[in-house]
Amino acid sequence: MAERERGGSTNNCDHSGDTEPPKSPEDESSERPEAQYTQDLKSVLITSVLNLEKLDVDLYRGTHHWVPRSQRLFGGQIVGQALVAAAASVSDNLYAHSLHCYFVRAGDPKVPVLYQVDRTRDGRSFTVRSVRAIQHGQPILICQASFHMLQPSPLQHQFTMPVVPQPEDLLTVEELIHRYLSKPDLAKKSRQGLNKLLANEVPIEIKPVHPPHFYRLPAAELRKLFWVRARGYIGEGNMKLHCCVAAYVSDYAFLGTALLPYPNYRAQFSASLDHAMWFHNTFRSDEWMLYECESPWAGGSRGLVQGRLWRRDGVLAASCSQEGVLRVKLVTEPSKL
Ligand SMILES: CC(C)(COP(=O)(O)OP(=O)(O)OC[C@H]1O[C@@H](n2cnc3c(N)ncnc32)[C@H](O)[C@@H]1OP(=O)(O)O)[C@@H](O)C(=O)NCCC(=O)NCCSC(=O)CCCC(=O)O
Repeated sequence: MAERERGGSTNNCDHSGDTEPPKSPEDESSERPEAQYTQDLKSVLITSVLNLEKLDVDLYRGTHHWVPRSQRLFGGQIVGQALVAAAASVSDNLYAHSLHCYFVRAGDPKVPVLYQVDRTRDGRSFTVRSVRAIQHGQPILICQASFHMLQPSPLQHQFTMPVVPQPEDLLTVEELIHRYLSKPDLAKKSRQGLNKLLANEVPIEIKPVHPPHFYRLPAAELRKLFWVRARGYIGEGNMKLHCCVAAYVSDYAFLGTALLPYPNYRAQFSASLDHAMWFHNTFRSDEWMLYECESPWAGGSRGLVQGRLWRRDGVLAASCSQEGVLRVKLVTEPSKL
């Protein structure tokens, strides 16, 4: 992480002094004892990735931690950082309720990203910000984020969370990979691929609900389910920050949902074109959330994916949507991953 020479870091990532929204009883999560958190490292997502450097009023610089094998910047990182920049200019009593983004150019992992915030409107209840993520003088992402003050309403409903095994009863992706690697008959190419996956320092933890096929349901349904959380400790108290982390997390392995029914095809070129999110309830992004991803449509070299992030107590935390370009090639050996 670059030293902060000017300006300091984004206020909303400094979670001392931030006001948190009123808590409902179910917010008092007791999932991971605090004693265990103290043994965890602070999440790199807040110490580095989402800790933007302030260059000027409404102008920030972000750096990278994890870069996918595609060698283009991870879309979730750009969205998460854009939301950090947007949230820095809204008051503490406003919370992100939605964002809509287009990825217009591939992000270059060799240089930082600038985030330029336009204060589009400050309303009485709602406030809108537009953010341009810029590299080499050109936008790589355009994002609009809307913030809302908490307003109670008798209208309240949500879908029901799917019934799945609890994270304690499931293995992490890394544990599953070690299992595969311990198989003596594993092909050399697969071993190399799995070792590459292990070397990936993704700052999030994942527990697929349907191993051993990692994410895929047995009958190649158009749906995958996995538990997900930020690696390391973030802590309670800054809902703005948890939304930014969720934005990061929500793009991970999301678009691949559209490839589930096509085990004989592999993506030759895939990239997310847009990403939208709606935040519904308070949550902690460093606690396990169930990510339910489905793909209602694919065609014309594009695929649509939709996702729901559930708190483990069954409260719907956020919904996501994304369309991506998917150019595939036929392969003889279906992927096991
Ligand atoms: C989407 C594009 C590429 C669209 O730009 P474009 O100029 O219209 O590009 P393009 O014509 O689509 O070319 C791109 C590439 O596709 C090739 N192509 C074009 N048409 C065909 C075809 N019919 N068959 C096979 N290949 C085709 C082109 O030759 C281009 O290839 P090239 O880049 O030159 O090697 C661009 O807007 C862009 O790069 N946007 C940014 C997308 C992005 O970076 N999204 C975020 C990262 S993706 C992500 O994070 C997913 C999660 C990863 C994870 O879960 O692990």
